[in-house]
Amino acid sequence: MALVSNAGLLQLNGKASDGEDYSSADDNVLPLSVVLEETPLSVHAPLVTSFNDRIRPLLDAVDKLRHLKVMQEGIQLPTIVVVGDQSSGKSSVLESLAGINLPRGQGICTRVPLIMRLQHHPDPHPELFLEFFGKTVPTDETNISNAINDATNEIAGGGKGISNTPLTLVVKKNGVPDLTMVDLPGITRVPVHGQPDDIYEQISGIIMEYIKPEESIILNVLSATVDFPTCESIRMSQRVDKTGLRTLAVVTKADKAPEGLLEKVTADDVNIGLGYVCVRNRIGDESYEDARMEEAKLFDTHPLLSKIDKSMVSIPVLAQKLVQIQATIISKCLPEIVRKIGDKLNMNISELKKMPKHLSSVTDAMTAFLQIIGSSKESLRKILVRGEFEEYPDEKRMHCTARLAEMLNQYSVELQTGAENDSSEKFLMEEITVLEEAKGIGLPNFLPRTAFLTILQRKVKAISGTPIDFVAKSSTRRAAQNLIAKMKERSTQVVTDIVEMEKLTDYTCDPEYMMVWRKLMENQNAFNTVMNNNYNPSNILMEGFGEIDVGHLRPYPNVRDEAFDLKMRITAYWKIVLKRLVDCMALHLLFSIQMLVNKDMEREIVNEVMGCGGGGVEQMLEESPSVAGKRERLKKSIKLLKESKEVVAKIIDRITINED
Ligand SMILES: Nc1nc2c(ncn2[C@@H]2O[C@H](COP(=O)(O)OP(=O)(O)OP(=O)(O)O)[C@@H](O)[C@H]2O)c(=O)[nH]1
Repeated sequence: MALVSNAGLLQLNGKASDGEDYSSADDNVLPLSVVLEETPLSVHAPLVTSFNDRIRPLLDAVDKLRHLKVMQEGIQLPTIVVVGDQSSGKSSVLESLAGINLPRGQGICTRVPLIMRLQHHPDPHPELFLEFFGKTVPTDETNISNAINDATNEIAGGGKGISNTPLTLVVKKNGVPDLTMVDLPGITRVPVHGQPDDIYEQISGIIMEYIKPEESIILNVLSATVDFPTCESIRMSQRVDKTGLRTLAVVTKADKAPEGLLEKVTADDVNIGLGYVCVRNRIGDESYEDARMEEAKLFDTHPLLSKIDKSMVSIPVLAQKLVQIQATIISKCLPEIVRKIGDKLNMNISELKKMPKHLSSVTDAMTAFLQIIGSSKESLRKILVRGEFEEYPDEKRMHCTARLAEMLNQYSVELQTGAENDSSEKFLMEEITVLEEAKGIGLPNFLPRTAFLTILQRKVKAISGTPIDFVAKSSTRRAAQNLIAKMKERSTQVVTDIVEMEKLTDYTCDPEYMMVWRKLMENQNAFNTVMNNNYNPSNILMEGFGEIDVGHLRPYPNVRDEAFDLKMRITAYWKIVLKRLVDCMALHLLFSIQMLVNKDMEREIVNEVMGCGGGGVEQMLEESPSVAGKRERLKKSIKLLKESKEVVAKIIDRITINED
């Protein structure tokens, strides 16, 4: 009969005394009726019940996720973590649960995290193996202790140092509970001989990493021989689990210190939310069967120990509690794990997609290259030729067709102004001087062509800088710099040629020339009237020139008419020249742009990339180490998460089928 009830005990029907329902599924927990049935409590029953078979698939899924190292992705798994001060009896508890011989003794034995996977199997022959560094090492019950020591030496070195790399021990044995636990190095304050000085920091670092996540259940192994509040492992677990709701205490060595044990576990000074289980492990060379019988006898017959409630003593009770807690925590965590795997996978896939395409062959590189040329040509065509600016809605500088039209207008205005500015001399005086110089033998009313050309050349020269300036100004962003430089050079040449041509010849088939000239010559009568009478006022209003003073021309009666005619011809012709310059410039620019978009750009890029013996293609195949590293990391993580997703998908299918 139970004499004592434990205030903090997690009852096996699933209700903790604090009201927290550890084994029932809350709303977001998978429909796990499989794990919610009451488990019969019998200290003499085999550790395995049908209960094990039902939680086994869930545990297998979590173990597979652990094996895949999904924790590397920041996804925590429900884990029972065994902690305890050095020599508290951790390994002894584990070997009691597993019925195998683990390295035991004084001094530091557990030097790496030992993931212990216990699995019941019907075969009477146990199957044991170790997994570490990606390899599987089979072993047996006789050699397990040595095999663990060898593996530990391989992982953490031959000395007394410790390592964070876990070692997995799989024990498939008839009668063991389906349990996975992680045994961690025992906490020691003072380094023993051969241990590094910072051994405490190293061990506590590893322990904290394992017990911190909310998904961890802390199995705190306490020796009955010590005062619980002084235990380092209690201090540590209290730091991460203040309320103690995820801490279960196992009190070892009950046989060694029975006095006051009942009071210690009843008082619960150290706030253990999941309760206490007192045990007596194997001593010396006892067999497991003998050890269990001795334990049962001890708690049944010992005058002090027998007073402790039976739900708080013995290894079988511990096994059942752990199995139930494990089922509860797994059912509680699994939906969140499924969600996190999905979220993380989607995030990584979209991040990988955002990365620039990896070019692994010359064909890939060439295809990408042609695509780049194609799309840049299309972009240029849009902004330079078609005036479609949707790629740069707010960048006025990129609205090239509009900017070009503006520039051509400005150019035309500048040409006009440039031409007008040079007429600083008095009316007709320049013409008269030129005509004087061009005098030859010939009929007087034949206007010498040389005079016309001289004036024309002067005028062209005066504005010749303007078209070249204009070419220098017109450039487009984003197109390759040297291409623009070449285009400018070519345009400057063309413009210079046009100006030179205008200087050399005086030709137009434009009827406007004659029309304008005639119109201007209509002023001649009024001009002559003023000229022929010295008493007339010397001011005259002439169409195209405004009001001008012509008094200074009176001393030149012979050449005056000729000069007048020359001036009117030049004026009419100059209009044609300016128009021609603007038109030519516009045509040339549009032509250059078409050439740039359709031919030059492509040729220039090909030259750039294929130059130096085609090394450009190889360069395109090379990725910077940081990009390549990131891509590799993402790919690895996606592979891992996909595999993890498959693992959880299978288990959810299975549960759903079972539920149906
Ligand atoms: N009498 C008795 N001795 C025990 C009991 N449990 C453990 N021991 C002994 O206590 C010593 C330490 O036990 P271990 O299981 O090696 O302790 P540990 O915590 O794993 O040790 P480390 O891994 O070194 O931290 C061993 O000599 C065990 O035989 C028990 O219930 N009763």
